[in-house]
Amino acid sequence: MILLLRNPLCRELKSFRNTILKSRLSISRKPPALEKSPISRLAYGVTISGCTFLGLHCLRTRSVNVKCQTALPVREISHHQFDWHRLWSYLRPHCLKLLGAVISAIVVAYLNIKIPIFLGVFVNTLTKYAGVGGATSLFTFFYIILLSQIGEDMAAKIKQDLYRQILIQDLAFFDRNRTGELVNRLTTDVQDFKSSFKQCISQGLRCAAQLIGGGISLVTISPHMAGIALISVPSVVLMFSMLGQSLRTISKETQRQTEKTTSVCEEALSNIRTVRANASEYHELEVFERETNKTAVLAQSLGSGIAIFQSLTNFMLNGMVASTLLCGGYLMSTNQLTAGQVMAFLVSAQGVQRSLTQGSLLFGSVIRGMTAGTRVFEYLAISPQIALERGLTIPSDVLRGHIRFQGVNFSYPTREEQAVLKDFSLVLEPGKTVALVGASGSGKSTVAALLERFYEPSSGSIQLDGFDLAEISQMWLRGHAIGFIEQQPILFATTIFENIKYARPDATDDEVFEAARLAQCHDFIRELPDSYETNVGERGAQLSGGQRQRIAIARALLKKPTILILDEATSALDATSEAEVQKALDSAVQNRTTLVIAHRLSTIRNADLIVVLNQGRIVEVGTHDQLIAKKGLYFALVSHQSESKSTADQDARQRG
Ligand SMILES: Nc1ncnc2c1ncn2[C@@H]1O[C@H](COP(=O)(O)OP(=O)(O)OP(=O)(O)O)[C@@H](O)[C@H]1O
Repeated sequence: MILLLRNPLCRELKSFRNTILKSRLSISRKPPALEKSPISRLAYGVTISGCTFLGLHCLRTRSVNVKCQTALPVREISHHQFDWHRLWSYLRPHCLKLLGAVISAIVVAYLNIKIPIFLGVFVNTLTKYAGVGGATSLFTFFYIILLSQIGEDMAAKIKQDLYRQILIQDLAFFDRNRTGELVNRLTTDVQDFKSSFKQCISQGLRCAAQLIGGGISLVTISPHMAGIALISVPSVVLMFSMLGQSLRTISKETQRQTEKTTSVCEEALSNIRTVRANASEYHELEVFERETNKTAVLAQSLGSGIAIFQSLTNFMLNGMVASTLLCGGYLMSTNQLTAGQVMAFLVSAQGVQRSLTQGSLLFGSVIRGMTAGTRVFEYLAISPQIALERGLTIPSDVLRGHIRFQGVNFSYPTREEQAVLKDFSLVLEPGKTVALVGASGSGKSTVAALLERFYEPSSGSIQLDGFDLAEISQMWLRGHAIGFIEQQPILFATTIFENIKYARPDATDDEVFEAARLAQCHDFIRELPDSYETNVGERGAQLSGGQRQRIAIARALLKKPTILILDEATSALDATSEAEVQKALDSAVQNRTTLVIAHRLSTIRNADLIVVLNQGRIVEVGTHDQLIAKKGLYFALVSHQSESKSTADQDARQRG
């Protein structure tokens, strides 16, 4: 027990018990010094609870460190009571700090209670944020992918429709438009239109939405200031439409010039042999440079127009902000608006300004896209005069190949003032060969073009087996009834086999070989390293003229046509090639109605009928012998050719 009492821990326990008892007594008494100030009263209350806490804390500390000595000042105190007054005298200078500490502790305790609730709210907010962020990403993904799909599908469809529409046009359309121009519309214009469309939807929609939302905010915050800010809108719209009109004109001009530039290089590159043969490389380069420079100048003026437009828009928008500030200042000074409202208005106005600036940037692209779209749609709207597929087809067992030209007059659509054929009437009997002769430009090829239905007669009619040619399907006519062999046949950059099969994709391999045999080209093809699989190069450049011609004959014969048109088929060939091709033609014309357009009169001596044309009119008709005996124009032409030939032979002999 003595030991126990000597133990400091027991002494402390005793002291603490006394303290508690004393505090009870003290609490029951009202300390006089605390009656006046509420802060002091609060501090006193807090002190009591604080001391209780501190006492407990002290006890705990002492229980850990039994050697710890109490630091109470030396004062006469009862052994049973804690001296609260003394404590208070120590604490009083710090009562505000103590109050702050206790309040902070209470706040911390409160917050500790609230933390789980806040955490819940925070997690909810975070989830919402993540949801909104995720939705934004998802919808961004969707709109980009959908727009890209729509844009690409639309561009592909427009290209296909445009290509189809171009392909089915009358030949007059191709007389009017250059290939480069057509290619340009199919590529550059469709591309420009697609890009502009995508930009308009993605950025334009966003701009418009922001603009509308911003406008509503402005009106909501201050209708006065919104009214002032929106005064500039009509002037911006007016400027938009005026500048837009002139920019569209420049844009159209630029695209037309781009088209011309493409045509220049397309023409030179596709006729590179002619360019080389004339040593015209630098001339072509010069022409191309001139055209590209013109394009650059136009494109620059378009760029300048867009720049003027954008700077004017910016100027107006800044003016709008300045006027808003002025007006806002006035409204604030007259207490009609608070500073917060002016600030909110300015921030909203900035959003509107940003949207308008983006819109003005978009404007250039919209102009380009609209011009490109107009040009594309312009071609899509053109319908050919002669529908390609519509019309009659004559069953093969009825088809004989009887052709009648009846009082045909014709002018080319691009040169309507020039009458090319005048009152042209002619009958081609089935299986017979009719030759057209005459001076250059007399209209021989035009007769063939009308029979092919490349053009329609201006007046008069052409009949096939009693059916008006105008009623017969063009596709059927050229695909089945007529075989056409041109002076300079064009082959495609593929194999010989594919080139022959081009006329009839459904033909069997044997039919292709048979046509090649008939055209006298089977043997030379077999001698080539890759035989029928030999690639002929662009436009058949890797073959000789005679070989190209015979492949073209095989191609025409594969259709097993009832009618054959030979337009100067041997005129571009040398004597050896001519003999080979002539052999091919002689077998080809068997049992076919044949129209031969001949320059070399020697090749048509055996024709059933020779028709002499002069300036679009038939002047003589008969067999070779009849016409020679007549001593008319045909006789003159033959004599002239014989003279030229004998002079050429003499020259050759002299040179030899
Ligand atoms: N596509 C066209 N557009 C406008 N005029 C054309 C066209 N093709 C030919 N011509 C004109 O029509 C006239 C007759 O031309 P065509 O080709 O029928 O004569 P041709 O007798 O075959 O001449 P050549 O023997 O020189 O080939 C010529 O004056 C020519 O300039």
